[in-house]
Amino acid sequence: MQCLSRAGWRLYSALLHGRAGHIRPGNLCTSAAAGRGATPSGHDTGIQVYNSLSRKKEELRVHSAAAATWYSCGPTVYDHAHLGHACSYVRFDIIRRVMTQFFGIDIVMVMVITDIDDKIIKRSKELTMTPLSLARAYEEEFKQDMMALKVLPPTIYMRVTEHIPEIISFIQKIILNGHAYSTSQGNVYFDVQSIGKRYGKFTGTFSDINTEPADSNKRSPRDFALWKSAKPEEPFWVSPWGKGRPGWHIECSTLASSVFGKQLDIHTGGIDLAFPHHENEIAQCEAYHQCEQWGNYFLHSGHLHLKGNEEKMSKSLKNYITVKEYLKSYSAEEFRMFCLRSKYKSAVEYSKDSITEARNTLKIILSFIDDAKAYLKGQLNCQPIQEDILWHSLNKTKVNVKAALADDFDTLRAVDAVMDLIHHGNRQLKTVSKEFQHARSPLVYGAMVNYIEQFLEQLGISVHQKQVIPIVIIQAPCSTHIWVSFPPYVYLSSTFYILHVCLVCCIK
Ligand SMILES: Nc1ncnc2c1ncn2[C@@H]1O[C@H](COP(=O)(O)OP(=O)(O)OP(=O)(O)O)[C@@H](O)[C@H]1O
Ligand SMILES: [Zn+2]
Repeated sequence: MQCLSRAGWRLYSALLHGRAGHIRPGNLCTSAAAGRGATPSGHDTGIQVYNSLSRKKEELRVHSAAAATWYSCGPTVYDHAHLGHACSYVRFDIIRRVMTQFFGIDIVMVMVITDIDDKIIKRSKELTMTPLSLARAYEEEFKQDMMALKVLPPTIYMRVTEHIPEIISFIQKIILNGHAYSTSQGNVYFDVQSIGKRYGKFTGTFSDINTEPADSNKRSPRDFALWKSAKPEEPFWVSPWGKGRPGWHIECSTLASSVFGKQLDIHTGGIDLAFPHHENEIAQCEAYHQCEQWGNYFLHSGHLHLKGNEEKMSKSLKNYITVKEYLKSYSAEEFRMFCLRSKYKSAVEYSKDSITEARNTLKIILSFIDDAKAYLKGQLNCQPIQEDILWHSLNKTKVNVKAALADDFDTLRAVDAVMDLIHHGNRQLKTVSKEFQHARSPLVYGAMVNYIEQFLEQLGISVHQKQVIPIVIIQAPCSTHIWVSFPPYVYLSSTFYILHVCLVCCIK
């Protein structure tokens, strides 16, 4: 994947996210205005979403009311998952949960694992492993890391190497439709010129960037590889064009189409994937399906980078913190709060300060929940509560949270609304002397706790988790008689051991 400087990404991101008003018109090429064609029809989800295709916020309409289709580009598995990946996948996990939990939209999600690629081959040589065993090891690690971060798995994962025949057929049809050609070197290229101004949906500024290695038989520098002939000692599959392997972009087009056909509601990935990867995916799919518009909504998440670092966190730049390293010092909940406290499209700086801020936000929320529960139990004695203020604040928060989430998944605004509710709640939870008992208002505090806990749970932050203590049952040596568990339980290093005692043996 090509690397642009942060200034480059800012410009690119501004172009894609419709904030390019300050950019001189001369910087935009004509094809950049091509954007996308038809506004999708179908079931209105009630959500406004920023679509990179149209470069504006629009109603999110999905093809079927029964379930939305979502294709997510997965990782290229040749190294550890880092916080950049975590940020992209946690942000989209939050969006997925918002859609299902707050708006009742079922989602069928497909994610492809790129398990064959130049970088995988290079790394496997360095480590003297086969490319496939390297890829399997890092794929497993990626899945475990995502699980540790509470990212819901997609409905299905698909591996590129398990679908090579479909990819070959897909390429053949694109050639047949007149949009690709093979060369004497055994490569197949997409003929960008054959689709005219339809190429350049995401950006024109970078449309001349070409990362493909030179091939003297390539018709135009903009053409990109669908099939790459194998170099000596590289893994290969036999194809009509000789021994080789698929290019990166064709994997996603083929596998997304093999599940969802020519209609896709949502497509996601980090902003670096918009061009050329998503541009090329679209070109291939529309050339294959001969359709006007394959994917309706492209959502791109902003980059995570380390404070003071110009570049995005990346495997190839070796400027990363792995998910495992991160989890030694902080929790999955804290990272999720870190993500919630920014808009998914924005670039975000990771630093000790920014993750500590997320930790503190969570502490404030949990401490309010503890205090409100103590109040409910009668352990906190306060002045009479002005209930009407709290009921009003709670109802307003519910409305504001839903409105914020419906507005391009504005989690930052939603969290602010909840923090405002907590602020109101805390103002009245002031302990007074125990002797004098005031009238109590458990209902309103109970309702606030319910709402806040539900809000967090729906976004993937488990409030109850810290109370879960592993329990180990130890059995005494008797196996013939009836056993009863016997308090007091033994508590050792955050584990409860329940002693089971046999009454018959005890009496004897
Ligand atoms: N620093 C980052 N911030 C946000 N998203 C990221 C970051 N790095 C990678 N991603 C996203 O994670 C997904 C998987 O990316 P990929 O496996 O290509 O990782 P990478 O670290 O960028 O790799 P490479 O260094 O080889 O370019 C993509 O959607 C990508 O946009
Ligand atoms: Zn992809």
